[in-house]
Amino acid sequence: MTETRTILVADDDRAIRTVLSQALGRAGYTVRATSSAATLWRWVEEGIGDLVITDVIMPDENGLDLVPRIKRVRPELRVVVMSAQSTFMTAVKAAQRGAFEYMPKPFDLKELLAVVSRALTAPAVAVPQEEEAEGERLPLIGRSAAMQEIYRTVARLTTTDLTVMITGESGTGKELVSRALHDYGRRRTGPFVAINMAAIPRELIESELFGHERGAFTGALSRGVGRFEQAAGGTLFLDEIGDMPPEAQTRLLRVLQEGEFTTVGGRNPIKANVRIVAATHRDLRQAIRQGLFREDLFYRLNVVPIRLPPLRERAEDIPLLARHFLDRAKAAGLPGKQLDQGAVDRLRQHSWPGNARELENLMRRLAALYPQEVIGGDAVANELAEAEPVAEMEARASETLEQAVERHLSSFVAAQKDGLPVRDLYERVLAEVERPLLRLALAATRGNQIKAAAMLGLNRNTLRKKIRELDLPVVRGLS
Ligand SMILES: Nc1ncnc2c1ncn2[C@@H]1O[C@H](COP(=O)(O)OP(=O)(O)OP(=O)(O)O)[C@@H](O)[C@H]1O
Repeated sequence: MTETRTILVADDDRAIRTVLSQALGRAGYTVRATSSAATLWRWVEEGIGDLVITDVIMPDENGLDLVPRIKRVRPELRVVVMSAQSTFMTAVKAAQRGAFEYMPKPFDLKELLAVVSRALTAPAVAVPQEEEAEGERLPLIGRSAAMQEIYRTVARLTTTDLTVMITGESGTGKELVSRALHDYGRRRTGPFVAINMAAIPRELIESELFGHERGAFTGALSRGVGRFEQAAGGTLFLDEIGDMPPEAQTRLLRVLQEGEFTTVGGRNPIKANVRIVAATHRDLRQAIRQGLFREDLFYRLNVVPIRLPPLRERAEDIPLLARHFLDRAKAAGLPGKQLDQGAVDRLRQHSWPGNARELENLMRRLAALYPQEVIGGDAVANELAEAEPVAEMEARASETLEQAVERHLSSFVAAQKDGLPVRDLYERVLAEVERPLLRLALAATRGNQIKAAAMLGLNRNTLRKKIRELDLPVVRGLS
């Protein structure tokens, strides 16, 4: 007969102690339950128990403070932390102090039993005590079950260097989560470097990522340091990875396989020392099927996937987020505002195609434009109607080419995460214009390169060369 395992439960809520004792007892465990941290600590010191389940807020001590102490005296004793606070920081602290698992309340008893069984059987691994990240610099807001799950995953990932792939619609917080992984992770004293594949002309991506030697290509007047080198010791955030051109994908795959890279035009391998976090709003599996994304690269990057839910899937977070964004607007110098119930209800009904970013922009507009201190449902409805995509599309239809280019350029510049100055702006912008222009001319002439060249006022050979350089599809048989 196997010996029954003893589980120590600490929670000042009697109802929780009862429920846990019953469920664990039924599952065949011996349970000792207490309402105080002091009693739990005494049991631990006396060598009692095979597993601890503790609440955070208890009258005499914070359960989270107990975790490192328990780990010091009995490193093999696993601790499961449960909390009704359910904030991102609770999850991060639990992970960094060495808790085996963190359970936001309320939780499913079945899930708890699964965690208990895992905690009692999982092979022992030395969990290094993490130096704790201080402060609440970067709040991730939301108490929905979906966000809780994300906090748990992100918290666990702060104690590792694993590659992470974040997916989610535009504005769901992909960049914010990548920053959280860095700011609370092991590499937080190193740099956080972001590069957006969609904002850089395709032909420059490799040199942006890996750097280039002097003379590696026309215009490379001096050696350029790439983002891999800039991010050494820190985190490299590859935003919009789904937009990476094929040659750069191949090169990145090689770097991930070999752990080193060479600059464009260079020969000496340089050790890659970055944690990679990639993000995309695209469906990469579909891109793989369409032959646009390398499957082997996908598996290298998709080590730990995190899917950020759209706002409409977690409507219960909207009031909290809205208040957070109003506070942020106030901190940025806009007037402070409150939302009445009607406003909150109206916000919850909206479908939020632009997700948290759309909500943030709306809160800023309300703070800036409405004189009253308490915002009502009508004001919200008005502003939402104003921002209707239809209205936006109409505005765009009457836009002049110059206005459209200006709009595009400002978002291009805004997308440069490190801010200006960007290098080679003139060339980059022209390259951005060249591709659609040539595509348009080729489409209009149904692929006839002679006609397209005439239309563009370009020499035929120049057009051919550009088509090759820009990797534009050639429709054969029509030219
Ligand atoms: N859970 C959250 N809590 C607080 N702020 C959030 C949250 N999610 C998103 N935000 C805020 O919403 C805005 C958009 O987030 P972010 O830029 O991270 O989205 P994204 O998914 O990277 O968007 P895109 O794909 O368009 O680049 C940011 O200002 C961010 O701080």
